[in-house]
Amino acid sequence: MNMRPTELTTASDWLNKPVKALDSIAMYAAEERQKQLTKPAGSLGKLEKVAIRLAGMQGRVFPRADKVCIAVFAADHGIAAEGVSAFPQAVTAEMIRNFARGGAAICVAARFIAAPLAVYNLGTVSPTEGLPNVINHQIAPQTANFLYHPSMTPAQLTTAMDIGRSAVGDALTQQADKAQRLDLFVAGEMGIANTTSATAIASLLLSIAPEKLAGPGTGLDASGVSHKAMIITRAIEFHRSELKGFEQKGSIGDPLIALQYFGGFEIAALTGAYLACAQEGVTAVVDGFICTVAALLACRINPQAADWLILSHSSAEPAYAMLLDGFVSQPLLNLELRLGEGSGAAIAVPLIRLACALHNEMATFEEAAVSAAVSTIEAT
Ligand SMILES: O=C(O)c1ccc[n+]([C@@H]2O[C@H](COP(=O)([O-])O)[C@@H](O)[C@H]2O)c1
Ligand SMILES: Cc1cc2nc[nH]c2cc1C
Repeated sequence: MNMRPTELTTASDWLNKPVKALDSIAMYAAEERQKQLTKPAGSLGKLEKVAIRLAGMQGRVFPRADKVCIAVFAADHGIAAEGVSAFPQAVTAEMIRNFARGGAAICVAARFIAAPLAVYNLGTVSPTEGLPNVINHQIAPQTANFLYHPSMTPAQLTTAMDIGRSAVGDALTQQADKAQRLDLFVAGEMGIANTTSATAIASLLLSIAPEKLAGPGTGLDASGVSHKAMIITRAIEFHRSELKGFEQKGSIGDPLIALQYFGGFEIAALTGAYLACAQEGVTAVVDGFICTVAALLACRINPQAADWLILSHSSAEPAYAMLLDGFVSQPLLNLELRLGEGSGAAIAVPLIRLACALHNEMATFEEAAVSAAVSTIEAT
């Protein structure tokens, strides 16, 4: 028997903790500084906006993006049994071993930006004990197949979200130099079939039919994508009586129910991590499609969480663009990435650092003795 979400939220009281408010004075001062830098106003586009937002998050006019921690959440999915991925389920654990050996894209990106990488295995069919930098939790070998069962029990959902939260705590406490604040938390995921899970959740949150959202993930062909959409449609129909409030646009359904019925352990951990970041006042850099669905869940649980999220890049997964309403800012990059692992978020870090450097180090019109724009030119 499934417990209702109200019992679940009671179990994880921290979900209801308020999100830290942005420092509006620092943000205003950063906005004023941008206007004084030697360039036409707005000409550095999203780089200006990200520096101003970071100023608000960090409570200082001169923000930084030096200290970065990366956490990758990995888990297996029961829905993989329905043939919804181009790759076999064994790849999840195999890639965790690759993360531990330093051979995955996220490992290279982590070294490139000098950020520590922690991998959290929340449950894989093949265990991954004794690997360096891999923290094993093994909630279950995999989620239940959501075509026939809710993916998780309420207790498993609570555990997975708590692990995401504690990963943020780990990142805050593990810093070698405690005096230096954590500037950015990069979260990633690994889980064969997790685009099916994320698409099902997106379908509920956005009230958009699965056939309009399903995409290739790791590389399905057109018939594979149709099969994936059909599986999601059947699963939503199967659980329909438990999915109150998701029937139409502007849905008021409980995001925790969507997560419990269709989520993966790693998606729940990501959702918990984004909420914890917002509560602790840590900027989270959001990766691709799966991470952005988790970020959307976090924002449905607490809309103020959006203040603490930087969307790093537009995933090539076709449904990505449909997730974007409701976020404070739009993705920084479009590199046609669809890898996951937190790779796109880590790739965006040097750009965020550059946005801070431009904001902090450019000369003002006054300092450089450059004439500022005349405020208005009267029409003749
Ligand atoms: O982040 C993305 O935008 C993204 C888009 C497509 C696939 N992925 C990755 O690919 C895996 C899921 O793909 P699939 O086809 O098995 O559902 C999972 O490990 C994700 O990290 C990630
Ligand atoms: C090889 C491989 C690497 C990945 N990294 C994230 N998702 C992935 C999926 C596959 C298949």
